[in-house]
Amino acid sequence: MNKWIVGNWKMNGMMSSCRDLAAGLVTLEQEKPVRATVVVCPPYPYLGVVALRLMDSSLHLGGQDCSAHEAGAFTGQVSAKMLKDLSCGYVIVGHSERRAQLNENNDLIRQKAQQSLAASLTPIICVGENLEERETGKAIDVVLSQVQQAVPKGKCLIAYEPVWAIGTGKTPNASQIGEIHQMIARQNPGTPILYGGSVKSSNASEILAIPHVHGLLVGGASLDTAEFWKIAEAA
Ligand SMILES: O=C(CO)COP(=O)(O)O
Repeated sequence: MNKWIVGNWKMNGMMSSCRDLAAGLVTLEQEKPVRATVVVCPPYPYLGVVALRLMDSSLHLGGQDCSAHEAGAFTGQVSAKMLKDLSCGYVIVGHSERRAQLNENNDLIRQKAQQSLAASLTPIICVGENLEERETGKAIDVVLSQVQQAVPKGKCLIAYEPVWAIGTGKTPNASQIGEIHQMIARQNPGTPILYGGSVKSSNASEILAIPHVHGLLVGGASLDTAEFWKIAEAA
């Protein structure tokens, strides 16, 4: 199966640094082409400027979130159709930061994923247990119920991101990642499953070699052009 390498820039950078990051990736892509599908997800205000840089490349653009509604009186929200209009092909939904900070639940996340599919975007639906759930042996059950409730029918990507591995430098071991990915693969046959949480160029190959890992969702390391490209080369 093709591999996906997705960079989630989160709320980082300003217009000039986002433009430079995108331009740097386009240069690297020309110098060192990769087999993987590479997607970058900049902050909303910089989607346009990044889209312009990516125009003549094979790099893809994604949003970091979208509204659960199609259009209307939803001040501050951005619709999946708008993202498509800005040339996005992908959108992250249900990131654990939004689940925790904004109380997003599986129903809302499924609605966002459905809006994305209706707008011809591929949703990247995030799931993952927190530290307490991992330590009390509930990881499998928590992730299973997130997948059952948040993933609609249709062409989606699922990203397994254990909350305790995000931005911490800690990663689960290969058997912990493999166990969760295998369970998701059984539940959603044919759906590509990405891993996210403290991915760097030094651990990318090892994680990509785990069965049922079809790509990586990268946070911090995606803000460094050379480092992110090394991760793409590992796929
Ligand atoms: O949240 C993440 C990607 O969505 C992972 O972030 P880090 O790679 O910084 O741990």
